[in-house]
Amino acid sequence: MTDTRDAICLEGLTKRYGAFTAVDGLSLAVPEGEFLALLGHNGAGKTTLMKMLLGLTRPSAGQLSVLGTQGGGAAARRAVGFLPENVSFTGGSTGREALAFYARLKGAPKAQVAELLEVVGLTDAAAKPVRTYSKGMRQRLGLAQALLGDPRLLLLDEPTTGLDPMLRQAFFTILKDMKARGVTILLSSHVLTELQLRTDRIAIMRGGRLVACDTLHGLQEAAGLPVRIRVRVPEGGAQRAADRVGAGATVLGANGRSVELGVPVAAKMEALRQLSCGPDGTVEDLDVLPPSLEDVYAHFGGPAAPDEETLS
Ligand SMILES: Nc1ncnc2c1ncn2[C@@H]1O[C@H](COP(=O)(O)OP(=O)(O)OP(=O)(O)O)[C@@H](O)[C@H]1O
Repeated sequence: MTDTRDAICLEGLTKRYGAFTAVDGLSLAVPEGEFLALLGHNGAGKTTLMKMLLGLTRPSAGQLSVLGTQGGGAAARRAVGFLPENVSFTGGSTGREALAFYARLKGAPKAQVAELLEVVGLTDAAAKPVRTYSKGMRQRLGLAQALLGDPRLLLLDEPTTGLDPMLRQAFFTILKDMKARGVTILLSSHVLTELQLRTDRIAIMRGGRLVACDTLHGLQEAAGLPVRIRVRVPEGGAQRAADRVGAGATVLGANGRSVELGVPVAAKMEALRQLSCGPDGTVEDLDVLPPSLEDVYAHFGGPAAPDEETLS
């Protein structure tokens, strides 16, 4: 089942806790070098999936291969960097000592400690006790820990929760650099706005199942959500503009000088042609508003129904 170019390959992967199914028949291939976002409501099964990829919990059924190793063996695990949802470091140690500890555990070169402290912007704070670090500093130290040993696969469980916008940006800049080096990234998040322009594909879990996995454009098409086109028209011209677009367009709202049309994604270009080729003055200005990741997520990934939560 494994394609050597897939960093992760899952077939029917399932995890049950007693009668409760946390991950339910999940099949997915993640090519090497891909940046995949993993979305899902609280309890959707994202962390459980990561734990199975790390070999921290055994699947109840199905198959998984990580970096070409069936079952995610020890060799594969050494090539995986993991940033857990709640990072904790032992109390008294400094940032440098904590990272050096993990470097020894992972068998990573000692020189990487200073290098990675620099990458995550903690060089100046390296001698301070971790217990004095802010949440953002701890997250950055956690990322440095995940990057030790030059991993080929990064698993990041809600890594940006609680980070301010500047830190988030810095975080994604580091990830962009990792991706440029061919590292595969699987990142779970609830912060949808930060993902839509940064990831290659988006996987959505709901009640333990994978309900969608595609590019944002593919998800937009699959969801069949309309593109909104906001058109500014001369006084009283709203209906004329709507009529130009014709069949398939829905008038979502209108007043004397503007009209908002809902148009299927596939009909967008034709609608824009129709709107822009009218006589002068029919359309003064327009904005195209594609369905956002929030819209797409609301379509696919709403909370699981109670009966889905209890299926075994
Ligand atoms: N050890 C366990 N024993 C029993 N149930 C568990 C165990 N670990 C997880 N679960 C359940 O499995 C489901 C999936 O949990 P998981 O932590 O994978 O969700 P998640 O998608 O990561 O959620 P969140 O976004 O809140 O972090 C939840 O209903 C959780 O209560």
